[in-house]
Amino acid sequence: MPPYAADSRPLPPLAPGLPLLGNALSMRGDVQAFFVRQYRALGPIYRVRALNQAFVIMAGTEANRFLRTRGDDHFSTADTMGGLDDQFGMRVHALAGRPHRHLRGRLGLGLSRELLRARWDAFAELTERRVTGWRAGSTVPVVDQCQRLAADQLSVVLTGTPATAQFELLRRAFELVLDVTVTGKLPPAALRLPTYRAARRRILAFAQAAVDDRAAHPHDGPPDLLDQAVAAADEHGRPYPPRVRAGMALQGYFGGINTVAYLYGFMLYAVLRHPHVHAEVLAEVDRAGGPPSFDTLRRMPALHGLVLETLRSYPSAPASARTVVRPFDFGGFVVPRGSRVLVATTVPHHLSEHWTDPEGFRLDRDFAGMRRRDAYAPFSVGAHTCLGAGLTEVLAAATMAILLRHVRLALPAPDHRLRPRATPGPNPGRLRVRVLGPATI
Ligand code: HEM
Repeated sequence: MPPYAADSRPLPPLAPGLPLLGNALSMRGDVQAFFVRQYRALGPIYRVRALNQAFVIMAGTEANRFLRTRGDDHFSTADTMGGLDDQFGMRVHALAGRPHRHLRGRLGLGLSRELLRARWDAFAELTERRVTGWRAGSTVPVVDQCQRLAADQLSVVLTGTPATAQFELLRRAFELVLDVTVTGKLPPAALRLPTYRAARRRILAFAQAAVDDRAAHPHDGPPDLLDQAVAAADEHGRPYPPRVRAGMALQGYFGGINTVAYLYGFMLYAVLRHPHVHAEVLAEVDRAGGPPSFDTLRRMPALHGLVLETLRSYPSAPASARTVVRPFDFGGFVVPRGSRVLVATTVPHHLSEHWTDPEGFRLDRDFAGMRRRDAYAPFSVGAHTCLGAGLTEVLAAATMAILLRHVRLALPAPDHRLRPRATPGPNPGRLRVRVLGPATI
């Protein structure tokens, strides 16, 4: 007999899993493939277990539409994302309603893609220096190198200076906090470890010092993330507390070390795994006839397609985590108040009812149209949609253009198969690429 909700209607079907572990192993590996498989087997709503955690998974275009149009009425992010606020003052993720819209507006001003235009030279110099530092004959650990690159790039673009010295500290603490508070893969006790607590204190002090320093030394350039943090006042005109300003300043590192770095890693894999894609993108970069600029990027559809198709094929943030605050019916089942829900927003990316040849890698798809139909959602949908999406898309195209102009890389074998890991978010795992030498374009 199926289990029942409080009002005696059956709960959504449970995904088959191992005793005790439940679906934990699948959710630590290729979690996107797992969500898609279960969607096929069980339908648009099902339950999963991972160790002592239980989640309702909602998936498909109807689930995305629900999150987009009714998410505010039925879901809260206070529990699922509140840890980011508690630990690092990253409050925007956990708020709702007017306070959320207000802080989102302030933060969004500091994450504009125009900042990349303003700091293009520093960004391009940093990226070029990093990738030309990969020595011919060596192998590059993709995730590690992409994390270092993306964290420094975002630091330069959003604050004006790199944060190389803070990298290890930031990476360790952010990975742990995500695994504890958002994905639930580690127990809350991990946040009491003395090494983590010391790291957290140093990170908050670093961010606070950056905000204070900017307040003391205004600059002439366009206002960046630090300027927004200095000036930010809440919806009543009161300055946000120092922790929230520090949290604003940290957003770029958080995105860089996780999702952006994973996107770069997956892009590298995709371009090297698909020779026709490699050739098309290289030809486009070559035709630009010199180092790319912020403006020439706009005229590079293949490069842009590479970014969007990578986000489709290998989404680095495949679900939005929520708690149900008002019960609702979905797909014929009731979802009770208090349920922890993952809206697996990127499941439609791999469904043949929406995409021709979803397992193929093609640059010329109608991404905008599919976004409108809720079938393309690499940055989620609804009130908490990614604030860094626009910046990410240009940053990723620019990074790939610079990389391909300077260095030739290869997979360990031409038919190398990726083994994605989801710790904390889906990433290319232990992938390494071989450095063949300088590029010839
Ligand atoms: C490949 C890159 C990225 C991906 C795939 C991604 C994905 C996402 C997703 C799925 C969400 C929604 C989470 C939810 O529904 O709870 C989100 C939110 C957010 N992202 Fe990103 N992100 C990326 C890069 C960035 C970057 C570079 C930044 C900042 C520099 C950033 C800042 C934010 C912020 C501030 C939010 C919270 C918005 C809110 O709660 O209103 N993201 N991101």
